[in-house]
Amino acid sequence: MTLHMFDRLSVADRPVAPLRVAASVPPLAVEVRHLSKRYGGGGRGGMIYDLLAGRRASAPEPGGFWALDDVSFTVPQGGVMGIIGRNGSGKTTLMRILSRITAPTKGEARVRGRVGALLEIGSGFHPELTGRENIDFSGAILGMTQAEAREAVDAIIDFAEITDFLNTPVKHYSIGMYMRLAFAVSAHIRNEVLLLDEILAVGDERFQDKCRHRIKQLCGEGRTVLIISHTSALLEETCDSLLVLDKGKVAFHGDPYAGIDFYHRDILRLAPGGRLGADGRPYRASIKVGRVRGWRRARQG
Ligand SMILES: Nc1ncnc2c1ncn2[C@@H]1O[C@H](COP(=O)(O)OP(=O)(O)OP(=O)(O)O)[C@@H](O)[C@H]1O
Repeated sequence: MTLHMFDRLSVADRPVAPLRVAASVPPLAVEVRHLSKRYGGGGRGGMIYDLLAGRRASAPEPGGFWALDDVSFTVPQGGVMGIIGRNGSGKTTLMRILSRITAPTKGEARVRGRVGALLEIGSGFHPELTGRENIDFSGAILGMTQAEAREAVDAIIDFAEITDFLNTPVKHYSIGMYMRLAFAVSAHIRNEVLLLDEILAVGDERFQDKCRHRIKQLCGEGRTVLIISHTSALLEETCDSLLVLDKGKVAFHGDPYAGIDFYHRDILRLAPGGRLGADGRPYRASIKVGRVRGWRRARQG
């Protein structure tokens, strides 16, 4: 009887298929698919109107204006995504849709969990109420238990560093003080997703550092943060992905350092190091003008 090679191997010796360990992929906290937003166009618009009219997002009716045009991206739970783009590129419109203030014209935006949005200075707080009363009010609106609220209030007061003004109505706060309190409230009550629009720009550098640190803590706790900012360094240091919007479209989505580089070079057309060209014009434009002048000289000579 011939003994087959395989029979002689003990179970322990038998070749085994490599063990496949499923990499744990965090679930998506934000999912945006083919999102478009049109303003104007005689008040008409929306998916049904466009379907009936046989129109596409890139062909708005006269007078209509696409603030967002076919935007798609995802953010995993616990991720920090920065959003940058020139003025009017659609950043705030995107945040307003994610926070359900504005409805999209087309596409969909899904956010999983409770959303905290800090989008406009002046929104959220009641101007006549004191800082302390506004903190209590925000906790009550979000349905926190008394114990949760007590713990959050102490952390908020400690973080905002406005103890001397806690009993002053917030309408008398400076913009910086207001935003300190607003950020502190948003960052200490139980939101799963936090949307921040340019708010870190108003704080002093020490407070900005504190905010950055807090954002990292939030992500460590599995909370997701989306930040609009024009400050490249803040986005590079704080975010793990970056979305560059240009004229309502996604121009880049990926690594923050590569994204900032792309934004400076291809959108703002700045020289390396983020400066304008020697003649004060954007980098590429100055190269182009120089080339045209050289070409003219060559033709004349
Ligand atoms: N309610 C509105 N009605 C009509 N147009 C609007 C409305 N809101 C925004 N827009 C227009 O949509 C475009 C995008 O605006 P949005 O505020 O989203 O830009 P942004 O990227 O946040 O700009 P910024 O950096 O200046 O804050 C702009 O041209 C703006 O004028």
